Amino acid sequence: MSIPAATEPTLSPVPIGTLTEIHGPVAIISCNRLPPLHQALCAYLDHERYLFEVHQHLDDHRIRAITLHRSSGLSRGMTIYDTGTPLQVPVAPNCLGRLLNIFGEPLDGGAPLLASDFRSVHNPPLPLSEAVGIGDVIETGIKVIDLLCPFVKGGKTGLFGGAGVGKTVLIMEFIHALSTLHQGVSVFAGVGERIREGHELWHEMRQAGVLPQTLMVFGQMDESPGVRFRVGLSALTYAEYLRDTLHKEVLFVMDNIFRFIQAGSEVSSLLGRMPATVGYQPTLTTEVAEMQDRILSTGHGAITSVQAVYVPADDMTDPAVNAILNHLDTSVILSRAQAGKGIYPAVDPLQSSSKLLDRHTLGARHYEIAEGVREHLSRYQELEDIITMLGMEELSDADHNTVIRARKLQRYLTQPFWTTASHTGITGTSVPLADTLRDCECFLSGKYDHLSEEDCYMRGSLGGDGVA
Ligand SMILES: Nc1ncnc2c1ncn2[C@@H]1O[C@H](COP(=O)(O)OP(=O)(O)OP(=O)(O)O)[C@@H](O)[C@H]1O
Repeated sequence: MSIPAATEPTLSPVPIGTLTEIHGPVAIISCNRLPPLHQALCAYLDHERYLFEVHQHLDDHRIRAITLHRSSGLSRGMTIYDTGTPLQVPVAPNCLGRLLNIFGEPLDGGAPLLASDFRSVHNPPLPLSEAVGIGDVIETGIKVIDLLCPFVKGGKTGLFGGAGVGKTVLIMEFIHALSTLHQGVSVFAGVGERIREGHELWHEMRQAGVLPQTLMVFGQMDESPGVRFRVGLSALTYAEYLRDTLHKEVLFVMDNIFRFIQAGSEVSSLLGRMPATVGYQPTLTTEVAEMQDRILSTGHGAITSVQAVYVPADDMTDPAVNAILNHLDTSVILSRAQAGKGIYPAVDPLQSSSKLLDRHTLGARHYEIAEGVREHLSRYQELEDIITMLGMEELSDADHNTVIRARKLQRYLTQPFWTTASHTGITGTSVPLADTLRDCECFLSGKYDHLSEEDCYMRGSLGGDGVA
C-alpha cells in the first residue's frame, strides 16, 4: 500500500536548517536552533511534503532524524522546516469506517478527513488518578478463550505464536465476535504485516458489515522503518480520541506488535546505537512501556486491547516477547503442535494464562471448571509418553478416564470460525459461556462419556445431552 501525496501542512512551518546528509531513511540536519526530540520537521520537493522525526541531538547544531516518507529525491542543501509540533493526526467523528495511513490520510480512496482537531501521536499516558481498573468479563463466544483466557473490558490480551499458527485468524474472529455481540468501536493497527493481509482484512470487514464501527490505520511491510515504528502510536491516538472525546468503548487491535519492536530495532541501528540482548535495541522495554501505558480505560470510556505477537522461532524466551508479556492481563499462546493436530484455534491450554482466572473475577463455578479442564489436560500430557510406549491398557482406571475425557475436551475446545468459513466450508459458531461451562462440567463428571471424539470435534454447544 503506497503513501499518497502528502497534504499541505496546516501550520506554516518555519525554516530551521539544512539537510547535510541523507543515508536511506536517516537524515542529518544542520539547525539554527535545536528542535526537541520527536519534533516533526519537513522538506518540500515538487510541492510534496516529506516529513522527518527528530531522534537524536548530535551536538549543539546538528540532529539526526528519520524520514517518514521515501527518501528518494531528497538531497544535501535542501531547506528543512519545523512544523512546530510532533507528528499529529487529524481527528474527527467521521474517522470511523475509514482506512488511513500514519498521517491520517485516506488509503481507501475516500475524501480526506475533515479534521475537527489534531492530536499528537506522542501524547503522554494519562495520570494514574484518571485510570480505572478492568471491568466485566466480555464473552467472545470462542469456547477456549471464554473458559481459560477470559477477555475483560479494559484488559490487555496478547495472542502469541510463531509464523502461520493462526494469530491473524483469531484476531479477525475477535473483531467479528465483539462487533456483533457487543456495542463499541474497533481501531485496528496494521503494523508491518503483509500488504495482501491488509487488503483481505479490509474487504472481509466490509463484507461482514463491521466497517462502519471500525477505523483502520496501516503502515505495512513495504514502508520505511520510521513509519512502521509510528503506526501503532498513530492508531492508538485515534483510540484515545474515541475514548476521550466521543466516550466510546474501544477495542484496540494490533497486528502485529512484534513488528513495532522490529521497526524500533531498525531505527536504533540506523541511529548507530549499540544493540543489546539478542541484537534488540537498548531502548526495547521503554518503547514497549510507552505504548502499553497509554492503553488505559477512564471514567469516560474504555480501551480494551488485543495484540498479536509474532514469536521468533517459536521461542517464548525471546526478549521482545517477554517485554510485551509483562504488560498483559491475558496471554493466549498458540502452539504449532496443536495446529499440527488440526486443533484450531491452536490455543495451548496449559501454557496460556490469565491474571483474571480467579474465583473473585469469574466466580467459583467458572474457576473450578477451568481448573478441572486444565488438570485433565495436564495429566493427559504427563501420560502421553507412557501411552505411546505401553498403550492405554497399562493405565489405572482413574488415569484411563482422565485421558479419555481429556482427549474429548481437547476436541470440544476446537470450534469452526466465521472467519475461516469460506475455506473450511463449515459455518462459524458462537457458543455462550454458560453452554461452554455446562458442557465442560458434563465432560468432567462423565455425563458425556458416551460421546465419541468425532462427536466433539469442531462443534459448537453440545446442548447438555451431548447433541450438537
Ligand atoms: N481457526 C482456524 N481454523 C481453520 N484454519 C485455521 C485457523 N487458524 C488458522 N488456520 C490456518 O492457518 C493459516 C495461517 O493462519 P494465520 O494467517 O492467522 O497465521 P499467523 O499466525 O497470523 O501467521 P503469520 O505470523 O505468518 O502472519 C490460515 O490461513 C488457515 O489455513
